[in-house]
Amino acid sequence: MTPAARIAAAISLLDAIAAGEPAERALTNWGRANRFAGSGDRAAVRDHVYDALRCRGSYAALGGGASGRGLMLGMCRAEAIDPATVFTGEGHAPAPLGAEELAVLASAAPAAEDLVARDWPEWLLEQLRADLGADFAEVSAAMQVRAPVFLRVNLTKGTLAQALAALADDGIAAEPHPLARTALRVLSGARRVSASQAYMRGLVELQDVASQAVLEGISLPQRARVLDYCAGGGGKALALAAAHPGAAITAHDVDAARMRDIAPRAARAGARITLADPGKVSGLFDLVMVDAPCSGSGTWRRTPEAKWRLTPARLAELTALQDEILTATARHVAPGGQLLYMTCSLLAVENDARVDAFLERGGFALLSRRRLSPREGGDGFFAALLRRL
Ligand SMILES: C[S@@+](CC[C@H](N)C(=O)[O-])C[C@H]1O[C@@H](n2cnc3c(N)ncnc32)[C@H](O)[C@@H]1O
Repeated sequence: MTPAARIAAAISLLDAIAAGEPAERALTNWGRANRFAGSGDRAAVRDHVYDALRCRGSYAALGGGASGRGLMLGMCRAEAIDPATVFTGEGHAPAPLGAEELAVLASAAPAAEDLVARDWPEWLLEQLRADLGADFAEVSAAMQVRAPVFLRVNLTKGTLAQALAALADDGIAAEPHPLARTALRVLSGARRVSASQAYMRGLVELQDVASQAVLEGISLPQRARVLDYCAGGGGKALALAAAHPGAAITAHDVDAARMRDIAPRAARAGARITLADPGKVSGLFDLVMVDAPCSGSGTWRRTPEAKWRLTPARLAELTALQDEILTATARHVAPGGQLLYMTCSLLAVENDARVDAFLERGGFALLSRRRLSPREGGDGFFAALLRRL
């Protein structure tokens, strides 16, 4: 496919997504219907679609509207690609530009700070400005670009150097990242990771560097009892198991189906994680981890559709659920034990505000809080470590 044909494909996909089709499903259906497209074409089309979802507001402002054509025109403008070389109508290229589109191109582009702000949901903008303070502009700009892929090296299976060599054997280049001592940032070959030997042997796992940084700061007694109360696919539990091989880790989730990957992942990693049925946790733990359901605003580079789906009502539901989960888990923390509350959100209402409200209810003291944003390289992430009195 020519670069222009890839853009034409992205235009039709973006229109299907705007009409309500989830992005992943639209891409899968497009791949099935266009079997001639090679892996490079698929990757390029996917990147156009995800870039446009991430930068929907700014591309629409630059391209004169949020239709597929408007967004791709906006992308051309943002990336200084001459639209006349793309919108030619030749072969499989998009149709030539109409008079209205040419007028949009001739008009002055909005100021850079205005463009960056348009890529947040409008109703959240003031909240984000207040929460991010002096970091607002830098974080907003970082959230417009594709997120890097990070791996966590499982130090029970090998060193960083061994992981780098094994990845290189499979054509994957990576480098250590200063935020966490287990972290590798993938430089090329990211799409090959899940089929690589290093991954299949459990030497590396996919995990954002911010989560790794938070978890490596946890200290535990020998043979500590640990509960991962919102375990999902087990990313946090597995990281903890690798750092504390003597710990007895129980994973729990309100939705047991979300934990189905834990057993195969733990088998690959050589870790032992016990699964608890939903609502069937008993006993006391030295550490309870609450990786709470949240807006995911810190990960919107990866999941840009979620950013446009979030509503004030859903955010209010989430904060109520976060309070509920904190209350439910507090009784599982042994006296003197730790409670680690985490979200992948940039919003203070899901982070500091929840922790402050919980502390006010008594029985716990704050040990530390950490706020990470893409400025440090990884996803937006929040963690507060509390101690039961
Ligand atoms: C942020 S995700 C967890 C991600 C996971 N810890 C990881 O590292 O891969 C939040 C999880 O909380 C679970 N959850 C939602 N409500 C819950 C509740 N009331 N009790 C326990 N888990 C809940 C969701 O099913 C979801 O899997």
